[in-house]
Amino acid sequence: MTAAFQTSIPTHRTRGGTFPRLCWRHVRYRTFASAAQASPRPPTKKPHSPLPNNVDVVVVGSGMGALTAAADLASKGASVAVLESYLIPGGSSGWFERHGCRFDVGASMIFGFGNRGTTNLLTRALATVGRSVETIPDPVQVRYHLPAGLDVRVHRDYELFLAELVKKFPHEEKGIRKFYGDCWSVFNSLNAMPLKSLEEPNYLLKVFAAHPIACLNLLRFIARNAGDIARKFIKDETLLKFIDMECYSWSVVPAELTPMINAGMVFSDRHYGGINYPVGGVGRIAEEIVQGIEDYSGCSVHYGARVRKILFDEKGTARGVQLVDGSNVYAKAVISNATRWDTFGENGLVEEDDIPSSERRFRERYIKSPSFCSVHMAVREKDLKVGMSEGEGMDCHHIMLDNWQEIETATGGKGTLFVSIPTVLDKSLAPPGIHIFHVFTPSWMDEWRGLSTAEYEAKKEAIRHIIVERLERKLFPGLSNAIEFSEVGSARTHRRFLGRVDGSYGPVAGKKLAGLLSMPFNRTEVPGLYCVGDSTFPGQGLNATAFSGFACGHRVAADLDIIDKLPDPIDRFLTDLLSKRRLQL
Ligand SMILES: NC(=O)c1ccc[n+]([C@@H]2O[C@H](COP(=O)([O-])OP(=O)(O)OC[C@H]3O[C@@H](n4cnc5c(N)ncnc54)[C@H](O)[C@@H]3O)[C@@H](O)[C@H]2O)c1
Ligand SMILES: CC(C)=CCC/C(C)=C/C=C/C(C)=C/C=C/C(C)=C/C=C/C=C(C)/C=C/C=C(C)/C=C/C=C(\C)CCC=C(C)C
Repeated sequence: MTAAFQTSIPTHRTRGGTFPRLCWRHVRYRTFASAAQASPRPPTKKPHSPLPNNVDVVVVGSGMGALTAAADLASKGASVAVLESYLIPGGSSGWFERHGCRFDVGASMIFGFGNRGTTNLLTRALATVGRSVETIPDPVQVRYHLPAGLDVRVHRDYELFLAELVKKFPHEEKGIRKFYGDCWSVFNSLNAMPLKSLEEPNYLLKVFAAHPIACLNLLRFIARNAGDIARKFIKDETLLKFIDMECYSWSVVPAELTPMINAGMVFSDRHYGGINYPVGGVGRIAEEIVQGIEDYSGCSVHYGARVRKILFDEKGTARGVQLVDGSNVYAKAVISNATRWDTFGENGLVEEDDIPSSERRFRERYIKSPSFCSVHMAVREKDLKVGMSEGEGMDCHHIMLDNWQEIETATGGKGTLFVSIPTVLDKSLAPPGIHIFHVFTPSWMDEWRGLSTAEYEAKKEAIRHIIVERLERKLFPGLSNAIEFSEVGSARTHRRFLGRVDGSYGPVAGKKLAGLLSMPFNRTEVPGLYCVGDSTFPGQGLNATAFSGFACGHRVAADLDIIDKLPDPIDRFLTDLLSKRRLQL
């Protein structure tokens, strides 16, 4: 690419596609780096390794759940092929680059990346294949800017956070300490034990024998939701709304629908392992895991490899997959990282007639969460009228809400705004003097259906305008004149580039459920077919999907006799009993 090209008007035909599609009207044409950096490239050492015909395990997709399962199985000696339809790994933890700025596709708030305990599952996923990524500790997980001037920083230091919250609600000090104390109780129990498959009786017996108190404590919380615990200790309605927002900010449902086990993980890990940003961007995690997987012989990761359907043998056992180009990869087990709806359902990987009844039950309980409308911006620091460095009190993550009523219902950029500015921590992501802003707000696919191209672009522009105006008024004076370029992604963008039904962030409880009890594990009712990722226990989040990956790898390895398990009839009897019990719950 020549320098002359860089200064000309870019076209939509960037190499390898774009994520999200540029909203060209907002691009001011100043490029910082070579155009060759502009599109994702497959990062693997073996970009052209041929598609294998036969492996032990084939994995559909390369989100964090899939990569962790593949890494776990590769490290245990299985041959694994990971098939990703996009050009790079990571799914919603992927990245894209524009004019020298490296943007994270999803949020930049990374849990599970500490260096102690057992709950640091991202660190562990990397270590499983002999890899690591340097991280930068974030001193503040998030700063809330809420109605009536409620402004709270969640400091990495737990006591500092409590002090700040208690200062706002002195009459609730006891309740605050009790609620977050119960979260610690969950976390400490999890953090004491190795985290593997809850569908593998041998592991369950061993973990119970080694950690009986911790297991009983987890059983005490596993069927409960955070809202019930909060209401037990706290009466102040504004504080309860704050706790709703604490949950909503990662689970996209209020506290009464948020499983307590997950709340325990999130509200404690942020102070224990802390929130840590990977140097070079969130995409580095997936890139490193891929390199680690490919170091094992017989293991490979393939891009542009979209799976059309799952192949079955005459007994109805999943035995491989067929890609859209008609090629087949046969395997002893198939793992799907596509969402539940994309795995089983209309146009899913399993045909309608083969969908098991448990999947229909799942849909009665869980619904698709909204997607997000995302604005990615490169912002000139010199034109902002606010200090942007950590030393000047700027935080990497902000959540903004103007009116409590708009927590769930608002559309068009008027509801909750999530803001990530990873360059506050890692300046290497952008050219000198430029900050990367990723601002997103919940958005439903229905708002984006049936629009002409002009209407679609106009809607994106209108939302961008509202979002920039809100941010400028409350947090970043000077913002509208400081934007070097910006892009807007909608629910349609998320659907297209992440392959997620309606661009959904994942399944959420459609009604009040008993905590995590009815969330499906990795086995499905289809023999040989497993699911991994945020459609499985314990749900959304990179650390949560890394857990599902380890659990899936463990159960598949037991089924393929790669690791020890109880003798076959006993294992099968206990495993079936466990899943039948849970399905009735
Ligand atoms: N904490 C944070 O800030 C943060 C940041 C990013 C992501 N996240 C969360 O991480 C979680 C990761 O989710 P996940 O593991 O379920 O994966 P995912 O949805 O991120 O990735 C799934 C992958 O599967 C691929 N795929 C889907 N169908 C396919 C097909 N038929 N053939 C080939 N490939 C196919 C997609 O292209 C995608 O790369 C999400 O819950 C997300 O919200 C959190
Ligand atoms: C044996 C017997 C008897 C018993 C048994 C019992 C037991 C053992 C149990 C167990 C259990 C378990 C293991 C569990 C586990 C769990 C887990 C791991 C969980 C996890 C979780 C996590 C999570 C949820 C996370 C999440 C996160 C997220 C989602 C995030 C997100 C973020 C965002 C979105 C951001 C935004 C913001 C801004 C930007 C501002």
